[in-house]
This record gives sequence, structure tokens and C-alpha cells, in this order.
Amino acid sequence: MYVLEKAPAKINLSLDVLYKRPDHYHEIEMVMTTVDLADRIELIAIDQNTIKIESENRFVPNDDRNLAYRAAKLIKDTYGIKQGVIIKIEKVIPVAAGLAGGSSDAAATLRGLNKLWSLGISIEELATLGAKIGSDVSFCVYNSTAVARGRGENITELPAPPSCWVVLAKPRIGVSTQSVYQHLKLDKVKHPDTEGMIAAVKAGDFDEMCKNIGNVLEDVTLPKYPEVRQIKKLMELSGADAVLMSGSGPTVFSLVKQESRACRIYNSLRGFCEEVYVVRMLGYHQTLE
Ligand SMILES: C[C@@](CO)(OP(=O)(O)O)[C@H](O)COP(=O)(O)OP(=O)(O)OC[C@H]1O[C@@H](n2ccc(N)nc2=O)[C@H](O)[C@@H]1O
Ligand SMILES: Nc1ncnc2c1ncn2[C@@H]1O[C@H](COP(=O)(O)OP(=O)(O)O)[C@@H](O)[C@H]1O
Repeated sequence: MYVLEKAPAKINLSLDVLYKRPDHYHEIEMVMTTVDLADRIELIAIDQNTIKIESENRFVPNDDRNLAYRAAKLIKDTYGIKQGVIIKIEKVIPVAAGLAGGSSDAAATLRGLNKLWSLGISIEELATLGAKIGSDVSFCVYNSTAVARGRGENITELPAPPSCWVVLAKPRIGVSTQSVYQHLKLDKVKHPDTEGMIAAVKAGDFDEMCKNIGNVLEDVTLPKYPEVRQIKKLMELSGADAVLMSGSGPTVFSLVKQESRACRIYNSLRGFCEEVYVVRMLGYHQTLE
């Protein structure tokens, strides 16, 4: 018996930080969606009561540090499951990129094991479990478009945004999410209009969506890593409708209506950046059933 799950990357259309909380997390408000750049997760039932991770990507741990391993352990411990599983991860999403690849693998594992072991857990319950693994996992469980509040685990779903091309470019640097949050000067940031973004998504208004795009974490990552700023500039000059850094970075994405422009941005970035992708905006949950 096996189950296949698609684990798409997320992008933050808007990301606002409201205040620092006593538990050292930040209270945030973000509009998030998914793009068609996805890891493939295969879950294979085995008789032995163990969890085994198989991945060929050298940046992905294949032990209990893997977020997919943690997801399987959590579901086994919570529901007293004595069966085991092999989790094969075919990595497509760049690692430590601000695209929540690890969180999406964990979420796909939660959804997939719910099917493999016929547990009948609701999506809300899976999202609550996911929050124990990381702040972005709850959103990734829904795997659609949503406003995320709290530390990221409080999810209100939205309709899929108007579809468009998304060009993603990741420079060869790693960014620590924790450090970016730590260095944020909240008294200095320009807050994005979250309500404006929500209204644009609900109305399916691409131009308004582009106007309301914003991410306060750029204030930390852009000055520290000039290559991220350069990628933004290059995308803007190449005709993107909107350009933003995803999450804490370093990936930058463009939203583009016209395919020919998406190709132009891709080509101008390829000479500068190794990891560049042109994909469609997804924004809704896809299954094989
Ligand atoms: C910035 C965002 C935006 O979507 O994404 P990424 O850039 O990581 O993709 C998220 O908020 C990241 O979510 P995630 O990567 O799951 O974070 P976690 O593992 O829970 O936390 C990593 C660290 O980030 C900080 N953190 C995270 C979330 C939050 N609301 N406030 C915080 O201050 C904390 O210092 C925490 O120790
Ligand atoms: N399944 C996984 N895929 C990718 N990274 C993982 C996974 N499990 C654990 N990690 C670890 O999580 C860290 C953050 O990875 P990732 O989720 O790709 O980035 P981000 O939080 O920037 O979106 C990586 O440094 C990696 O070592």
C-alpha cells in the first residue's frame, strides 16, 4: 500500500509583523498561496514499527531532523499507531529558500498518512497538529490560499487568487528565519495593507493584488544580502507586474500576467542566478483522487 502526495511551495503575497510576543515568536498577518513547484512525497506502508526517510538531496536530513519524519512521529504518537512507513522525498523546492519546502513535506506527510492509515482526521485537526512542527505547517496542510495570523498557525481560507505566471529566483545564500525576525526594527517598518490584499484576492483583481504586495521582512534581508536586492531590481526592469521576496528570503518572486514577459524575466535572471523557475500560481488544493 502506498500514497502519493504533492507538496507545493508557498509564497507570501503579503507579510506583516505586528508585535513581538512574550514567547519570543512574532504576531504576524500574512496572505499566503501556493505555486506549482512541488516536492513529491511517497508514503509506503511497512510492517516494522519504524519511520524511514529516503531522499537524494544532500541538504535534506534523512533522520529525525527531517520535518516529514517529525510529522509521521507526531501522528503515530498522537493516535497510537503501531505501523511503520517509508517516506520517499523527491526534492524539487529549493531548501532554506523562504518557500516552506520542509513545512510542505511535513504537511503532505500528515495528509498522506491520514489516508494511508485510514485515520479520518479532519483537516482542522491536522493543521493543529502541524503547528507543533513549525509555524508554516498549518497553512501547508490546507495547501490553498489563506490569511495566516497568530504565529502563522491561525488559518482563514481565501479563494484562489487570479492565476498568473510566477518567476522564482533563489540566490546561492542561506537565510536564517530566526535571525531575520530577531533583527526586525518594528518601529521603522512600512506595514503592507493586508486588508487591501485580502480584498484583491477575494475580488480576483490581479492589478489590486500587485498594488498591495508587501513584506516587512525585506527590511532586514535586503540590506544584508545585496544579491536579493539585485534580483528584485532585475525582475522589475524585465517587466514584472509585481516583485517581492518570499518569507524571510532569499527567494524573490515576480507575478506576471503575460507568458512572453515571464520568459523574458526567466532569461534575464538565468545568467545571474542558478535556481530560476517559471511556474503557474496554484492557490487551491490538488489531489490525485
Ligand atoms: C517567515 C515565514 C513566512 O511564511 O516563512 P519562511 O521564510 O521560513 O519560509 C514564517 O513565518 C516562518 O515559519 P517557519 O519557518 O515554519 O518558522 P518556525 O520554524 O516556527 O520558527 C523559526 C523561528 O522563526 C521565528 N519566528 C517564526 C514565526 C513567527 N511568527 N515569529 C517568529 O519570531 C522564531 O524565532 C522561530 O524560532
Ligand atoms: N523535508 C525537508 N525539506 C527541506 N528541508 C528540511 C526538511 N526537513 C528538515 N529540513 C531542514 O529545514 C531547514 C529549512 O528548510 P525549508 O523548509 O526548505 O526552508 P524555509 O523555512 O526557508 O522555507 C533546512 O535547513 C533543512 O535542513
